[in-house]
Amino acid sequence: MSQEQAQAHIRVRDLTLKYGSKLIQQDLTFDVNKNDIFIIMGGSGCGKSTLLKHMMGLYRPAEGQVWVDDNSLWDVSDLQRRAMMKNFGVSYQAGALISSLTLAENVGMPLELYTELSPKEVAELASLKLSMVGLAGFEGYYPSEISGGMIKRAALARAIALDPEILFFDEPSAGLDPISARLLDDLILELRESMKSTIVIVTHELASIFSIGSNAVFLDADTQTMLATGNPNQLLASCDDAKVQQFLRRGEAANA
Ligand SMILES: Nc1ncnc2c1ncn2[C@@H]1O[C@H](COP(=O)(O)OP(=O)(O)OP(=O)(O)O)[C@@H](O)[C@H]1O
Repeated sequence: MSQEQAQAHIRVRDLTLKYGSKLIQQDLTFDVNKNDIFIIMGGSGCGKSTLLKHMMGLYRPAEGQVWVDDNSLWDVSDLQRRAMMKNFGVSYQAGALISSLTLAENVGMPLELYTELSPKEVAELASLKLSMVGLAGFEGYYPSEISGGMIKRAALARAIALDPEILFFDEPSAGLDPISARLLDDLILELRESMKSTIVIVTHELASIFSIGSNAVFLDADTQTMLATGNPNQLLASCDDAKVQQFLRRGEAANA
C-alpha cells in the first residue's frame, strides 16, 4: 500500500461537540478513508447531523480537530478553510432545492457562485450533472413538477456540481419509499465510482447502512460519545457493545 493510500482522507481526533454549554458528543476519534461511504449512525437526537456539520467546516468544535488530508479545518486561516470547503459537496435533508428555480438552475447555482464559467457552460455542465443522476431531459422542470425521488437525485446533482472530493449527505433518502430509497443507494454507489469521491452520510436506514456503508461510526446519546467505528457488516458480526447490536438488529434482543 502506498503512503498516499495509507493516510485516511478525513481524520477526526478527540472531537467534542457543544451548542453553547450544552454537550452533545465528546471524545470522537475515527478515520474516514479515501473512497469510503462512511455512515454516521445512532439513535434519534444523538448528534449525527451535528457531527456532520462539524466535519464539513460549518461549526467549530469545542475541542479536537477534523483533519482533511494534511490540514486541520480549524487550524488554518478562514481563507484556507473556505478553499478546503470548496472541495466539499453537500446535500441536506430539508430544503435541498429552491422551488422557484428549474432543476438546471438549481444545479447550476454553485457553478455560478464559485466559477467563472459562462452561462452557456454553466447550463451544459448542469445538464451533464443531471444526466449523471438519471435526470437527462428534466433541465427545465421545477421541483414541484417531479417526484420525491427525483428531487433527491437533483439535490445530489447539485452537490456534485463542482466535482468535490468529499460529499456530505444528511439523510439523503429521508421520506422515500423503499424502492426509491434503494435506487438512491445505487446512485450513491455509482457516484462514488464515477467521481472517485469520499462520501459521508448521516442515515438511520439499516438497509442503506448495510448495503452501501464501507465504514461507520456509532454515536450514543446517553454516554454522549461513540461506541464503535468500523464496517457496519463487521460491527454486526463482531461488535461486543449491546447498544450497537440492538441498533443494527433493529431493536431485536441484543443478547440473542
Ligand atoms: N442549533 C442548535 N442549537 C442547540 N441545540 C441543537 C441545535 N441543533 C441541534 N441541537 C440539539 O443537539 C442534539 C443533537 O441534534 P442532531 O440534530 O445533531 O441529532 P441527530 O442524531 O442528527 O438527530 P435525528 O436523528 O433525530 O435527526 C439534539 O438534542 C438537538 O436538539
